[in-house]
Amino acid sequence: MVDGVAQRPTLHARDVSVTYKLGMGKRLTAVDGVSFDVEPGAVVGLVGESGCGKSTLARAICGLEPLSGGAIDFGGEPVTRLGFARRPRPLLRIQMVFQNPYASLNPRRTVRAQLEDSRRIHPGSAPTVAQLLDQVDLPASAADRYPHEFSGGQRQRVAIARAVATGPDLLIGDEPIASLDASLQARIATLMQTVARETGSSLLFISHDLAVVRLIADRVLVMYQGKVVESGPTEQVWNHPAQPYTRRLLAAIPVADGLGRLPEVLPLDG
Ligand SMILES: Nc1ncnc2c1ncn2[C@@H]1O[C@H](COP(=O)(O)OP(=O)(O)OP(=O)(O)O)[C@@H](O)[C@H]1O
Repeated sequence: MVDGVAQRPTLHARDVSVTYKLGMGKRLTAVDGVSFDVEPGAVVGLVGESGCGKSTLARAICGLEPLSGGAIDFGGEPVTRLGFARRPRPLLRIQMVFQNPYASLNPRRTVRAQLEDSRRIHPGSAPTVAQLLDQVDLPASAADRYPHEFSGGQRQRVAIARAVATGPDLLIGDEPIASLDASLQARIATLMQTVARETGSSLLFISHDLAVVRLIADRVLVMYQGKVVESGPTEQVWNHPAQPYTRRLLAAIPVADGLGRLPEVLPLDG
């Protein structure tokens, strides 16, 4: 862990709700009274099936969704809906890595140009472009290429480097491995964890896959129908799930060879 982690901000979410208006007077409560903290340097997994509210919660943390109840603050600064570009300084300290790096990277700009833009936000002395690429295991020559010239996994590495270039205090991965081949998923998840640890950032890693989250997270939150139904140290939730829903999530993970529940997610090389 890097120096100064203890001085980094904590994310506090208290009784957070987000409701969407669906028209015809109907409403959908996508996030329903959720409370949790992400302490400096912590790696927290947020798991749950599709539609349970994970992305809505991630967007709310970034100030991109108005809350219908509760409060989120980051280092004491309330998170409000100001839009990504107009976020106040403390919210620039929260960076998202999205599911689809192709959509989140600018196709018309080189990797170097995109990393340079992010470096300008860094509050201290930002790593160089070459250092950023090295941190995500890409060669320095990647700097002068465009997003379409990379594979999906490589593009996600670029997206991680771009987030890290800003010097974030909190990284959020919103299903960052969901669009990747199974063989790559553990590698990219582990990379995000390593990069967060090396830079002193905390990490909220969102996935529907508890087996991958288990590889990287100290603590896990299990979300079901908008609520956090279970939370605790990852190994405790994995080995002794208290809630029927968590047991169902675990049962849905294929058993590889009788040695454990991890299928294709094990290889970390390459
Ligand atoms: N802008 C929106 N307007 C109306 N309903 C929405 C909106 N965004 C999400 N929802 C609904 O809110 C619920 C939670 O969606 P959300 O995307 O947060 O779930 P999720 O757990 O991230 O799912 P996935 O893993 O498939 O991305 C879903 O029922 C979804 O249809």
